[in-house]
Amino acid sequence: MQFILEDIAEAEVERRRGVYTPLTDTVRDLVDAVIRTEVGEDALAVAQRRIAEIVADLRSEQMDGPYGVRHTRENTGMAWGNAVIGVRNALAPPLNVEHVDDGVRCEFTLGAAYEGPPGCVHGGVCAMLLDHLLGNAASYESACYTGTITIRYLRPTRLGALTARAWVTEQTGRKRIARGTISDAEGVTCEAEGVFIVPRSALDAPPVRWSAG
Ligand SMILES: CCCCCCCCCCCC(=O)SCCNC(=O)CCNC(=O)[C@H](O)C(C)(C)COP(=O)(O)OP(=O)(O)OC[C@H]1O[C@@H](n2cnc3c(N)ncnc32)[C@H](O)[C@@H]1OP(=O)(O)O
Repeated sequence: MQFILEDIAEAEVERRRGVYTPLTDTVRDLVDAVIRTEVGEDALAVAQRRIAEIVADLRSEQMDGPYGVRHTRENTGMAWGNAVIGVRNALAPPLNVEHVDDGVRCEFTLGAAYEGPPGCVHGGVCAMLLDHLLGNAASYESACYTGTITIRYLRPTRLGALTARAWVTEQTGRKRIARGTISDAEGVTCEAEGVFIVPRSALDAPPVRWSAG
């Protein structure tokens, strides 16, 4: 497991972000459209063929494995395949995480692709988002890995506009305790507490700004 140095200038990071973001947004839109479409079966068959052609075009030049977790010399994070924040990952909501005084926060919208109970966010999705956010809050000096995380679902989280926060409550050596919440307009829907650990191997790694995907 290694982070990868992507030796490019910050302006080039932004240029590439500008190239990939509209593509990923459109694929995200495609996922939502497939879930909610009511067109006839002939139109579905045509759509499937056209999408398969696009997949073949994209596959004509591919990297061997996953994108990896990259960073620039200035330590800007490029976790662009990441399941929660990845700029190139249409499965990511994505979360645009901002640093605040006591930790991290983000506002986001979850649509039909994240449904579990009727009209509500899947519990595993809430857990994934909170895992990432707590880990992000805990990764202020070096990247941390989740050791243990507990989620308490206080009431169903309805699909739609949501806010999440995470902060660190305790640090002992390589171990941090972090807490966090997801809220809708009426207040907190679920909360998490976790133990996050800086692996021995990462102790000398430089701090990386991960918020920007
Ligand atoms: C990505 C880009 C964006 C990055 C932005 C940042 C967000 C990242 C968030 C992503 C979160 C993830 O998905 S991370 C992926 C999911 N997690 C993993 O795959 C982790 C797999 N497990 C491991 O690699 C390892 O077991 C570690 C690193 C967790 C621990 O190994 P270690 O470093 O050898 O730890 P060790 O010396 O034994 O113990 C150190 C201290 O931690 C405690 N400890 C050890 N394991 C655990 C545990 N599972 N739960 C609780 N506590 C534990 C010990 O009791 C000890 O406490 P004491 O005696 O000192 O008190």
